[in-house]
Amino acid sequence: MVDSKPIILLGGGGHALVCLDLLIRCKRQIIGYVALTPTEQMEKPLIPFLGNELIADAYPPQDFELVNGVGGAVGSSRRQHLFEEMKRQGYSFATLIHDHAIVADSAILAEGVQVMAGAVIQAGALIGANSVINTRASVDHESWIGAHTHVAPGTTLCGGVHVGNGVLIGAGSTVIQSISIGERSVVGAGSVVVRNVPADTLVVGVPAKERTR
Ligand SMILES: CC(=O)SCCNC(=O)CCNC(=O)[C@H](O)C(C)(C)COP(=O)(O)OP(=O)(O)OC[C@H]1O[C@@H](n2cnc3c(N)ncnc32)[C@H](O)[C@@H]1OP(=O)(O)O
Repeated sequence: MVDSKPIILLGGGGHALVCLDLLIRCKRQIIGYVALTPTEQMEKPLIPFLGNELIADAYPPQDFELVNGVGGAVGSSRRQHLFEEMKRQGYSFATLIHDHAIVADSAILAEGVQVMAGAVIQAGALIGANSVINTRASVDHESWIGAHTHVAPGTTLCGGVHVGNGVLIGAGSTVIQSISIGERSVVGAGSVVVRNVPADTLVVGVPAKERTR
């Protein structure tokens, strides 16, 4: 979409690098990145470093779109806080879909959702703001994913799964059909979730069981 607003990338680490590739594939104009310090990851594609904060006078909210390049790590709400703070300042976030992802026409993606390479989002799915559907993850029919949730690489969510806000579904896990996962919970990598998971709970294993954090 060459006629859309130029992009400023927030963050300079691994997730930002993946977002950068996504932006290039989406043919978006990239102004530069904002991070605490210049990073190695951004040297090779040579993206301009804009400083450690976004100056609204130089980059007014109405003229630019943002991309959240901070990853959704376990136990960190940095990604969510950044999104909320920049929204408060009047900025909007680009919703990005990799050209090798498959998204059903009837799926709905909210602002700032990032759908990475090889991901599949099926009919009737709903993905909340600022969530990441990472590499090769699949979200099946009529599943609802909350805001600020990270569906990590290789994860399979079967039909009608409901996931709250701020959840991490760890890499390679499977959630069987019609399961609910409460907000801020974590599903450990490689788990198979066969029972509902309450909010603020860590589950791991096959079948997934609660573990104290
Ligand atoms: C592109 C990207 O990189 S996206 C990144 C995606 N990342 C992920 O999906 C990672 C998800 N995180 C995990 O799975 C983590 O291991 C967590 C959150 C489940 C647990 O992390 P921690 O609390 O630090 O656990 P820690 O490593 O100390 O291990 C504690 C115990 O749990 C076990 N354990 C840890 N993770 C798992 C897991 N996924 N399944 C089963 N057991 C596990 C460990 O073997 C250890 O057992 P032990 O005490 O018998 O030795």
